[in-house]
Amino acid sequence: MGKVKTIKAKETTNNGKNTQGLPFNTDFGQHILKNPGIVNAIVEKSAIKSSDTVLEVGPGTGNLTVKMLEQAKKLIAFELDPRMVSELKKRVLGTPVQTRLEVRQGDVMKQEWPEFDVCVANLPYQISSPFVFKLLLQRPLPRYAVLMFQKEFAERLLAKPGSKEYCRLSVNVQLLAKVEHLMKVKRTEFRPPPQVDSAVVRIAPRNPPPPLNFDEWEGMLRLCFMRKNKTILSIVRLSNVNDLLEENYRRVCRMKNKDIPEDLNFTELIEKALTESGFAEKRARSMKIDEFLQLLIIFNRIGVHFHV
Ligand SMILES: C[S@@+](CC[C@H](N)C(=O)[O-])C[C@H]1O[C@@H](n2cnc3c(N)ncnc32)[C@H](O)[C@@H]1O
Repeated sequence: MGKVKTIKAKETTNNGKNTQGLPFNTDFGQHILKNPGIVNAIVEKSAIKSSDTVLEVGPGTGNLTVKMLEQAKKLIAFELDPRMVSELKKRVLGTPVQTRLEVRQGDVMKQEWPEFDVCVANLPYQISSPFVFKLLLQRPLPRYAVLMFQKEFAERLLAKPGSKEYCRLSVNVQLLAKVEHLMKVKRTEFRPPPQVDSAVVRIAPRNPPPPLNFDEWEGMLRLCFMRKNKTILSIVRLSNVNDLLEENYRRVCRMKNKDIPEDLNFTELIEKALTESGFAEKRARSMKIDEFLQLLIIFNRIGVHFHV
């Protein structure tokens, strides 16, 4: 069972009636933004146009929702908790914006998403990573998303090569989108306060997305970041990596009816390509996205594949 906290939350006032006593379930990531200044700043930075359909995730009691409804043509909100769904519906009942709001009850990760222009959400932190990837795989692509994340997660999204937060997530997201930091939000701005600070980030998908075989890309990145401080050469020399890549190489040759030289020295083939291209001594922790893209081309050119 989830932890249920009964709170006294004047800040969640709905049309003058406060929701004192509505129990918030922190296992659902229910940390409600209590500072109207922050709510307004998020809505302002979201720059919603009057022609926009907005997707909101986890509207909770609707503090962000009612502000966005003043600006959007339509707002579709996914909310897991049925109590919050009825709270929100009550809040807009009889107001001029009521018809612009559609609330869908359920887990946003298990639903098919409608088409939308902009996504704005104070996300439940436990879904951050899968949510970002679902967003970037959504078609048609939205213009952008303005999302609140745990501060450390936001730092990984924004991390640049060479920083300690730089990881596979940074590379993948920055390949597919332009990521921008909008503001920090202290834990004390929420009720109940979470154990961590937060940050609001704008993610604008690159449209069109880069033409790339993502399975191959992801396979190579996993390998490079297996030990992000080690050189690429030392990673491919690991016997399990070397064996796997050679197995893939042989399989692709068979699929393409390409002869495999009897005296093939696979280790030599791969090491020569890495040394000649200058990648042998590079380390994932400081490689730029362009370098990863180049590395994939080099591997593929000599017949080395990561997803067969
Ligand atoms: C951090 S609160 C945000 C509440 C409100 N938007 C605000 O800013 O004050 C997260 C909300 O997401 C809802 N939620 C949690 N997991 C969800 C999921 N998988 N799908 C949809 N909503 C979810 C929670 O019930 C909660 O209302």
